[in-house]
Amino acid sequence: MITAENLTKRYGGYTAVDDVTFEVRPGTVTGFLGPNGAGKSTCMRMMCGLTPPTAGATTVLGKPYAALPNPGRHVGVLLDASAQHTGRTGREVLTLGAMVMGLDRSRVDEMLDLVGLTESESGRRIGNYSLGMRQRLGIAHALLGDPQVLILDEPANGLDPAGIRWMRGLLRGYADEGGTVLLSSHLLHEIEVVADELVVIGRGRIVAQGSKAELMASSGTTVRTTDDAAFAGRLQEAGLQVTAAPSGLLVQAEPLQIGTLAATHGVVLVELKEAGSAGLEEMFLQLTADDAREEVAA
Ligand SMILES: Nc1ncnc2c1ncn2[C@@H]1O[C@H](COP(=O)(O)OP(=O)(O)OP(=O)(O)O)[C@@H](O)[C@H]1O
Repeated sequence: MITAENLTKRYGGYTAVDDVTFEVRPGTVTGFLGPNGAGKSTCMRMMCGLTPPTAGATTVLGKPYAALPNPGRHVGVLLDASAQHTGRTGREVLTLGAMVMGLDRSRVDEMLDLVGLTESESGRRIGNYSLGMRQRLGIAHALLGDPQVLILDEPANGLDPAGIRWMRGLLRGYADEGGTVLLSSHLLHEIEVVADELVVIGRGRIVAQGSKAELMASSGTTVRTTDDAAFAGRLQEAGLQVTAAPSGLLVQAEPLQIGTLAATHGVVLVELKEAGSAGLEEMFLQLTADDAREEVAA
């Protein structure tokens, strides 16, 4: 279990994390989603005792991270895959980790195998690794101590599609065996397949949280008609919130209500379905619109 309670971080007059409260439960993968600069890494750094909170508290397995004895045996952390000594080989990094945590050296080979780094790759200096190889090494390091909790900041960054699929399988299996996973990303599609729960952050504040199923169910309905512009007017007259979707309209209402309105006005429906992940994406963009760099620049 990971908890954050009223977690706040200010840098001078700037509030990077603002009164954030959420829990990450065992047996689940929680996706921590937000645009660039939203405050995800700062939250995770506070969870791992690397950045002191200005206010609020955070615990891992019931204690502040710093109070955990031999924390690597309990919490696997990957915050920045490139923050490794570039002159060391992958194998050396894992061997050092195993020594510090008091683990059997055989664990190093097991982890290299698990993340798919070959004998020759593990003997190369990290300075010559691709970003994807660094991420794999970072995941191996996080899993080295067989922890119950994983805190991973954008681990899919730099992985190819096969690597992303592999990582999803790994995290799903880990959570299914009772592990607790907090996984950040700025891309919904990267985590929505594997996440059970979602916490959406924008400008340091939580803007939505809940199970993926709940959030998807509340993300509206996609409708396409032979005349979307005219039907959008009818929907708005009925007091419904309507936005343009890539294909048709996204409406904040149940399909039954929209279908009934279409029938009343003699509108021909071409498509009517729960918006699901497309709606979730739209919701994510709207909820975090104030925070997107493009908006700031505009
Ligand atoms: N040490 C620091 N001093 C001042 N400001 C900081 C510091 N660390 C982070 N910030 C600011 O806090 C905000 C949140 O940063 P953070 O790295 O947590 O965002 P993020 O959600 O992880 O973004 P990304 O997806 O781009 O990694 C940013 O505006 C950042 O510039």
